Amino acid sequence: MIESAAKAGEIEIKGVGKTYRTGKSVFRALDEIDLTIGANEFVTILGPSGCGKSTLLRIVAGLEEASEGELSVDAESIVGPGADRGMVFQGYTLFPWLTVRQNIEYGPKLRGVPILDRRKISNHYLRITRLESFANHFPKQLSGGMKQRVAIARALANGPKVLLMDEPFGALDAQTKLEMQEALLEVWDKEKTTVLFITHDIDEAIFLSQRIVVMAAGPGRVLREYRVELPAERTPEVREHPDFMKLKRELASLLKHREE
Ligand SMILES: Nc1ncnc2c1ncn2[C@@H]1O[C@H](COP(=O)(O)OP(=O)(O)OP(=O)(O)O)[C@@H](O)[C@H]1O
Repeated sequence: MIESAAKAGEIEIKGVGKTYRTGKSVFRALDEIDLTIGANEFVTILGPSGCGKSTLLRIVAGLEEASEGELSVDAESIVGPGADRGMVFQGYTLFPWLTVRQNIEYGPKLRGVPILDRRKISNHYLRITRLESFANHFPKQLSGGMKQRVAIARALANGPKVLLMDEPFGALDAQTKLEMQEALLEVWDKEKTTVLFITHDIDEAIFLSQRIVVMAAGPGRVLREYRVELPAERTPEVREHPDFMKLKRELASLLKHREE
């Protein structure tokens, strides 16, 4: 892990609401969201399309402002984007004109990190995302899964306390998605960042998380929270575990009833 000494990453969301006003129309996207995500915790927000998952994540990222409420990371108010929070989106957001290594070093370079230290950082993240042999490739030469590995490495290269992930594997085929989920848990285990992950895939939420927050729409709000009581080491067999199946049924039923 790099820059580990300063890491913690507790996110506090208190009474957060969001109202969009366009012309004469007013839309309440989020209402009274209260959530605390512990340092190094892996929390997934699960919910139907339009319940405000992305809006909430963008507010935590500092890319959008809440209409009311308070947000902080380690008791420091969120007032805009910051290096303490790294983001990974569904769409591939790599710079196509830069190599994998240059993409990873981009943030540190902007922050004025000297070349030798930048090299150390990129070597570390190339290694933990298993991309060492692709360091000099350009994004267009990579598969979708590899591009998302680079996106994760690039976000981590800034030493964030918190990783905010908005359906990062949503565009990948089923097999690659499973591989990426395992890869992400491996990285999370090594890096000890807090992860706030968005998905509408129930299996993905259970496999990855320690806690699942289910949101409902109209207006977007927290419906229920579940602690995932599965072995800490999430091998593929975990998907066959009776507790996995039980939670999957419960979540499917909750989400289905909300849609009826
Ligand atoms: N800039 C905006 N102006 C007006 N309404 C918006 C804006 N951004 C989002 N919304 C509305 O807020 C609601 C929540 O959107 P959001 O993208 O957060 O949902 P989501 O749960 O992430 O959905 P999905 O799973 O489909 O990505 C939606 O009804 C959306 O139309």
